[in-house]
Amino acid sequence: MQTATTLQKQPTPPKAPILEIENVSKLYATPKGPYTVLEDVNLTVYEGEFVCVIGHSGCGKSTLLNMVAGFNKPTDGEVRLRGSRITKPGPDRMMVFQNYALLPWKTAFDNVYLAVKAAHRNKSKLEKMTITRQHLELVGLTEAAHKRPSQLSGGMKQRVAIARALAMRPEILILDEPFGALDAITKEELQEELLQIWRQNRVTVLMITHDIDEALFLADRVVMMTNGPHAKIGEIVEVPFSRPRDRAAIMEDSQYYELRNYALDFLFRRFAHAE
Ligand SMILES: Nc1ncnc2c1ncn2[C@@H]1O[C@H](COP(=O)(O)OP(=O)(O)OP(=O)(O)O)[C@@H](O)[C@H]1O
Repeated sequence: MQTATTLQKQPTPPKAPILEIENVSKLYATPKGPYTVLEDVNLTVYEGEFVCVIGHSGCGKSTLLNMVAGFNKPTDGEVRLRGSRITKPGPDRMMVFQNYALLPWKTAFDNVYLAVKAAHRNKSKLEKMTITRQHLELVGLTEAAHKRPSQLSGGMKQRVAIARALAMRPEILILDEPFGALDAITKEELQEELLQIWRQNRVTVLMITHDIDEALFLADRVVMMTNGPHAKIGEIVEVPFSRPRDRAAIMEDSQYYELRNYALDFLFRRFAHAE
């Protein structure tokens, strides 16, 4: 049984903004005319924060994170990293996808090494190999470094993808439903590892998930989006559990169920999908 102090409200995080999403709208051209996915989205993310974004399928979560990654641009408004407008992808923002996106003909080591080579051009080969090894070790894959993606489990592939992203030393790690394809046990293991990595690397994390429990376990704040078209941020829930987090302790806390029910009510009553 955990004491009340374990679960008390965490101190307010330092408020240095790293990412600003300001009055962002996004229209896609479609054969039926312009389609407004997002309208007037505003969000400030602070250095070192862990922010989860939840919302129904198709509301525009990936569209929003792709604008942070620089893969697409807002139609209106702007996204800024440390005050500079984001116009293209950069090594300061690395993205991890649900489907891993590894090169199938390369080993785990080479998948990470290629990224290290691109990000640390001025380092010697030995240094680059050391960085690669360190990041594989960070995700517990030292023994599997020589294996190709087809020889790895889903969880291991996602570990390689996370190692590869972190090896680029990004300021923001962007995760688009990274654990969506994994079984429940692997998913929980990776959630714990991700929290450890986040703490050790002091990276800011922006993550899409469909899983409210995952969001409440991982995030400092959970951003809940309304349905599209014209989706916006409906509400932001502050997650009060202290860190490091203990899953069992959180699940014994009545606040957890209050927050969970609140999020469920938002998604399945106030902004239920039409179908
Ligand atoms: N390039 C595009 N052109 C036209 N419409 C698009 C384009 N990309 C996305 N859309 C549409 O924009 C809407 C939002 O898509 P997006 O992938 O951002 O949603 P999402 O919330 O991430 O969905 P999911 O949770 O299912 O991944 C969807 O209706 C989608 O069909």
